Amino acid sequence: MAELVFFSGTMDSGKSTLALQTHHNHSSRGRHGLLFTRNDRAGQARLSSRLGLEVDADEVDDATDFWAVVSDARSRTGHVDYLVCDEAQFYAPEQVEQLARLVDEAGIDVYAFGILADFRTRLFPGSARLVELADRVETLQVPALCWCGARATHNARTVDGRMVVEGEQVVVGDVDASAGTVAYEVLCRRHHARRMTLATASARSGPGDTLDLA
Ligand SMILES: Nc1ncnc2c1ncn2[C@@H]1O[C@H](COP(=O)(O)OP(=O)(O)O)[C@@H](O)[C@H]1O
Ligand SMILES: Cc1cn([C@H]2C[C@H](O)[C@@H](COP(=O)(O)O)O2)c(=O)[nH]c1=O
Repeated sequence: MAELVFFSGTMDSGKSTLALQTHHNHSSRGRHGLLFTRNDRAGQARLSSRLGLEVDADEVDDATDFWAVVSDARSRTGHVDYLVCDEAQFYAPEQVEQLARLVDEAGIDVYAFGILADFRTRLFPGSARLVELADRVETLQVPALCWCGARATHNARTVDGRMVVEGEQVVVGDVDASAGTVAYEVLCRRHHARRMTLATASARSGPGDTLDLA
């Protein structure tokens, strides 16, 4: 039976790599799939992994209707067996509902990949709908790590290495910080709550890991 699976993890936990591997494994066995992404760092209509692999993909935008896109693809190619949907946190809840309908009414497997929560620990609307509707939610198996060595569970947004807690929910960026730009850093919950990034922890003298209530 077809299923909707949501593969979730922090930034830099291997989601796009797994998306590309999933596509490779299915297509190399003769299954026909479509690749989607939204706001990939590599640019429009690209699906990229930090391991260096990058391929073309259909860019999702506010107007994308998955049912229509798949119907069109079916009329051109005959059949569609599965969809790989990267950066799914950026999809609208209604688009996630279209994906669930494709699973249930068209028998198409949907493999969605994305982060759960934003830099303020709030669920992205698309991810929330995926958690609500998915047959399975899978956590990435190779954990990204906080600077302290603990499993990273949260995504921090940084400017010059300092964590910020104000701003738009969507700002495309990477985990490699460069001066003056918005970047991201994955942290354990403890250090996310204390707003303690690698840069701010390194700047502290002594043990440097006490709760700063100021
Ligand atoms: N030079 C490298 N050598 C080995 N693994 C790497 C290297 N660079 C990145 N990675 C792996 O790639 C992962 C990030 O993969 P990616 O698919 O881009 O993540 P995500 O889509 O979750 O942000 C890292 O967690 C790490 O395991
Ligand atoms: C936490 C957070 C992230 N983003 C953006 C930053 C990246 O462009 C993507 C995540 O990509 P990855 O493949 O998982 O590394 O999401 C954002 O817009 N807002 C946030 O709060």
